[in-house]
Amino acid sequence: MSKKVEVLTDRAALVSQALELIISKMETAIAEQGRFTIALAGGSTPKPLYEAIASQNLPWDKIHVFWGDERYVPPDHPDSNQLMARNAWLDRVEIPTANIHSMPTDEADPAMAAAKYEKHLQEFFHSSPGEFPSLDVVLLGMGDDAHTASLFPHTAALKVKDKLITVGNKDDNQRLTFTYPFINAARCVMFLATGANKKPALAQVFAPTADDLAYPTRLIQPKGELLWLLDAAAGSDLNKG
Ligand SMILES: O=C1O[C@H](COP(=O)(O)O)[C@@H](O)[C@H](O)[C@H]1O
Repeated sequence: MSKKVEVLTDRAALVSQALELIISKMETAIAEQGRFTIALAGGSTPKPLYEAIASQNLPWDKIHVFWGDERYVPPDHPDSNQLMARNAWLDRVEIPTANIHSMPTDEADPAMAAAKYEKHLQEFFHSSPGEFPSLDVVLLGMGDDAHTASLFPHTAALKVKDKLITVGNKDDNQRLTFTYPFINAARCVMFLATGANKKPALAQVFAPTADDLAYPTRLIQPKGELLWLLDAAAGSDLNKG
């Protein structure tokens, strides 16, 4: 794993740096593989990045979009991660519908939806059960409780090591989430974190030792690149290890 931490002056600088990095990785992936695969984060932080991506002239037919986590709500629900990404990016560009790989939230049981998305991923990547395919970029945020995707502190999802997708739990609300071994199979994991409220969690995530189950972001140790983009409010004074 190679790890890099960049502290940018503000959110605008962070968005601009994330955009540049994503376009560079996209160009490399398309040159090498003819396509680029990215998993999106939910939450509030990535929205301006999605708007910035939408303003670019990119080879949309070669870009495949997945989600690292999803709230178990219909796709038009205000809490839907898919809805946010569609409004900010996907509905604004000519990306083929078949390239948008949203997480299903219409099964009676979220575990069935998780299994369905896992099967979809295996078909897309031509992988077998037990194999962990590599996305080009997994974009992640981090909550101020150090959760990432929908891997929340002290939840059963943190113990799942044999699947790509599982059911996460936030205050008894179920969600779908990438498992941490699937995230760790990515070629590049890019975290975006802004705001002073993330500082205490970041200190634990970057500490040499701490409880991984209390600070789930610590479990993200990809085989490829790990990039942290922080604004000054989140990243100043951080011991970047
Ligand atoms: O709940 C979520 O929040 C985290 C972090 O969100 P942010 O609002 O602090 O940016 C996000 O990574 C995750 O995808 C989302 O479901």
